[in-house]
Amino acid sequence: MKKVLLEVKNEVAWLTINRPEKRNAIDYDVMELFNEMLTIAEERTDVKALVVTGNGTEAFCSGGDLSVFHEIYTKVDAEKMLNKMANVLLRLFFFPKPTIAYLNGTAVGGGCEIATACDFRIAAKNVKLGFIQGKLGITTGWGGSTYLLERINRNEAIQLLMAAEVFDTEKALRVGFVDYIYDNAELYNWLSRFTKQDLGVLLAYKRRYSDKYDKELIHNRVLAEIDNCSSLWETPEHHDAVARFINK
Ligand SMILES: CC[C@H](C(=O)O)C(=O)SCCNC(=O)CCNC(=O)[C@H](O)C(C)(C)COP(=O)(O)OP(=O)(O)OC[C@H]1O[C@@H](n2cnc3c(N)ncnc32)[C@H](O)[C@@H]1OP(=O)(O)O
Repeated sequence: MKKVLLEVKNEVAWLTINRPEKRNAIDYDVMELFNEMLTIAEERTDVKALVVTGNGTEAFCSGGDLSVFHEIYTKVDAEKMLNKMANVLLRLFFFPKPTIAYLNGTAVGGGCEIATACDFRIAAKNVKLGFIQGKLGITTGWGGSTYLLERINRNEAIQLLMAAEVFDTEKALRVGFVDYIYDNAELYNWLSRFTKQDLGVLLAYKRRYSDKYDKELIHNRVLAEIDNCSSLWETPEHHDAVARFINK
């Protein structure tokens, strides 16, 4: 079964991370397929918006696949992995069509980073969220803190990052991390208000939306984030925390 699925329904491309047995954790295959699906969604003229979601009802995405990435020890090797997914999320952040993270379930760690790279975050009820990287002795490393500081109030953003806590949809709504709490039908109705316009209209407004950002500046901030994360990656605190999860 493919680890990432892409389906176009009602002029909306649904990119689904398809590893429910691992709470939709991200490994190298997912990174490659995610990028390939972005290309398809970008190039298809019958696609007016992109929804990123997770398969199943348990999780949107549980972040990096610890059973794979726990073998990464050095800063140099960590940078290689982090850059791979950071480049995918930078592309998602500047995607030319409206992007929506549909939080169908738990989103933690890099899962929250993927959601933050999307223009909108819409959650199902009772979803748990958390930038929990700090509990593993690292920071975000795929661009998540760079994007979070652009998406919500900076003081709310830095608290979510430093606390590394799991929080609920009510708090996410309150701090502006989640835009709406919708079920599938409500999401479809909300999306249809936009997809009834011509693609050219949506492309033009998304250019205005993205024009706010200096792409080189954002990229440099992501590179600084990767430098922070990869330096912390080498610490015993990080390796011990990951080992505790692997050996749980
Ligand atoms: C730059 C990004 C950064 C990085 O890549 O390093 C990160 O993303 S750091 C954060 C990495 N993610 C985590 O630390 C989350 C770990 N997972 C959990 O905390 C829980 O699994 C949770 C809350 C997501 C779901 O809990 P639940 O009780 O519903 O499920 P289980 O814990 O029993 O997990 C089921 C099954 O999935 C495997 N699993 C879950 N998450 C991961 C993961 N991130 N990597 C690898 N495998 C994962 C878990 O081991 C279980 O497998 P099983 O074989 O059934 O034991």
